[in-house]
Amino acid sequence: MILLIDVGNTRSKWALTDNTRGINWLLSGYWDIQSFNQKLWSAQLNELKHSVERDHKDSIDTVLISCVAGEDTRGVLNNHIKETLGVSPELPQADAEYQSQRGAKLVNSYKVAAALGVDRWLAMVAATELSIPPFAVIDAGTAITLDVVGDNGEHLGGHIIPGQKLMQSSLLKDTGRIAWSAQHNPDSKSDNDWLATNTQQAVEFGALQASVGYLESVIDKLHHHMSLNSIIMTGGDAEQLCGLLNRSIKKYVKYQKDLVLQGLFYWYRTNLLKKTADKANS
Ligand SMILES: Nc1ncnc2c1ncn2[C@@H]1O[C@H](COP(=O)(O)OP(=O)(O)O)[C@@H](O)[C@H]1O
Ligand SMILES: CC(C)(COP(=O)(O)O)[C@@H](O)C(=O)NCCC(=O)O
Ligand SMILES: [K+]
Repeated sequence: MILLIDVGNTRSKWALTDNTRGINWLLSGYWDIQSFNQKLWSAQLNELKHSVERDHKDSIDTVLISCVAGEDTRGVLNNHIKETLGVSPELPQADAEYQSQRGAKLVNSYKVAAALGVDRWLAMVAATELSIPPFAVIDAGTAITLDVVGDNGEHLGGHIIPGQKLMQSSLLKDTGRIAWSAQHNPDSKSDNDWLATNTQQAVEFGALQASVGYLESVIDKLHHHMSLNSIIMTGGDAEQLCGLLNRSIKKYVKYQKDLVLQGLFYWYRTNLLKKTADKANS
């Protein structure tokens, strides 16, 4: 059984599959990363281990992790999975190049390939398997990232902007009065859902509007520059943001629930096939 985990800066999304033929999750879910501690992870991993043994008469023998949390978390995670499941996890980084099963190429534009967030890379890997370039990938999580891939699979580049929570927390942290006002006027609700008459919602609605404005303008700009085949959106805030886009922009955007986990699956399958072919040729 293969366990795939996507450790973001807010949550860890996971999925279990028993084969490499195609995307077919047997179980999937998420854990809160803010409460990252050995005990909690032990409990969750043990629960997963037992349900695989009990319900599927199988065991977890392969663990793959996409991790953009800090180096310490990578190390702790590595040791912890080894202890709990008895498996050494694989934690890929962004590669210089990827080739899809159809032979389509994806080429990293960063001089130092591994400096590109592995979640961004894996989301593009999945998009390379699922669609034909040129395409764009938007991941609305802790940060909102945009990545654009040209005709020949070349990564043309992208953006990183703060996501909903980060926009709001930076205002609370770096101003003198916002936190105070938010605390001292807590129960008043605004009459509508986009213009606020209290601090808390002024910050919340502002962050949403900023993200929607960014997405509409960047998608519009992309369409002026190139004729994209698809724009794929993923991440914890993607559905909400998609729903707020104006209709002429929304029609271009496809939502995919767990693009990074899908990318991790394709990355693993491609590397497994390569290893098997190399072995056969040696
Ligand atoms: N059950 C949930 N727990 C936490 N965040 C959630 C949940 N459902 C939706 N979200 C939204 O998803 C965002 C995190 O998205 P996600 O893609 O998981 O981020 P990351 O990959 O950076 O950890 C949060 O900022 C929050 O607004
Ligand atoms: C941009 C990110 C913080 C996004 O992380 P997330 O929102 O998924 O938690 C992550 O992809 C990252 O740390 N990237 C490294 C820098 C880069 O991609 O240029
Ligand atoms: K993201």
